[in-house]
Amino acid sequence: MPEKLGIIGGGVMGEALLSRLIAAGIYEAGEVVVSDPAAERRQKLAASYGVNTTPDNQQALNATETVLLAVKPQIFAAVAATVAEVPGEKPLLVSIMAGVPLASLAAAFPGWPLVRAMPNTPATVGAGMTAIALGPQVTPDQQALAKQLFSSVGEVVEVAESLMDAVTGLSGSGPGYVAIMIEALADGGVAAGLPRAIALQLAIQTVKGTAELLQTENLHPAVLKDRVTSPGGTTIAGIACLESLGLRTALIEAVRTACQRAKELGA
Ligand SMILES: NC(=O)C1=CN([C@@H]2O[C@H](COP(=O)(O)OP(=O)(O)OC[C@H]3O[C@@H](n4cnc5c(N)ncnc54)[C@H](O)[C@@H]3O)[C@@H](O)[C@H]2O)C=CC1
Ligand SMILES: O=C(O)[C@@H]1CCC=N1
Repeated sequence: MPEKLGIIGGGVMGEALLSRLIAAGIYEAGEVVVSDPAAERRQKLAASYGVNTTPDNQQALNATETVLLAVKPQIFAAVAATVAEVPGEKPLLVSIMAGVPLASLAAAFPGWPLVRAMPNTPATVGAGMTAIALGPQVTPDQQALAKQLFSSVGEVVEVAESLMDAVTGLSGSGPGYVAIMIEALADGGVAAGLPRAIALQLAIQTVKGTAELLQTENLHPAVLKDRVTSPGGTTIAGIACLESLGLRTALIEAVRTACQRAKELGA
């Protein structure tokens, strides 16, 4: 019997989504097939989640409900060239590839209902942020299904496709920026005399707690910044240092440059 969900590419993101979809009970293990040429990935996913695995992408494409395309954008054309048309009703094809536009997906999978999505790695722990853009063939039921898939790994927003590269530069790549910020904060703590393990704990919880406070109280970041800064105190001294070294500009330029890179990957 054909599986309901096919995943093409069982790497970091394929596994992150797979693990949460199984844990949330959205799919039974036996309803999922993952295709990946790497034998060790297939063995790992079969052993960890009990899903079916195959080196043959066509088998994943034959899934009846949804196909998740989770390969690198650089090999999309090669993957598309090796698969054949699926007879009968087409499943929903959801691509998480950075940069690859709906038009390119439609050229490779003509007539298929298509969703372009950009999740991020915190999906692994159910704290992801995903933006989705819908292709023209997507039915309301498939729109709801796409939202349900990504709701199982965190928050979901729907955006116009023209915004997907910007999403990629911000929330898609953002965990990399935040990880560096946390590492640097911990380095600062070590420079100031803290043991490494304590410095890292302080840095992680400070970033997590600040994000939670902003979200829970729906605070503008500037309001929270003003709350922390005592006149003539420590925080304003630290902020003055960040401003003089250009942290804001560096982050703005990081998002813009990553957005531009997404456009290049999809060209
Ligand atoms: N890592 C991240 O933070 C995010 C990645 N993405 C997107 O997700 C996609 C996958 O990224 P990762 O999971 O990080 O990469 P990855 O390298 O961890 O996973 C890719 C998987 O594809 C497999 N693969 C290679 N050739 C294949 C083929 N011909 N057919 C089927 N599978 C094949 C590889 O063996 C590997 O397991 C990329 O398009 C990326 O842009 C999207 C959001 C976040
Ligand atoms: O670095 C990348 O290209 C992928 C897309 C977003 C996060 N990682």
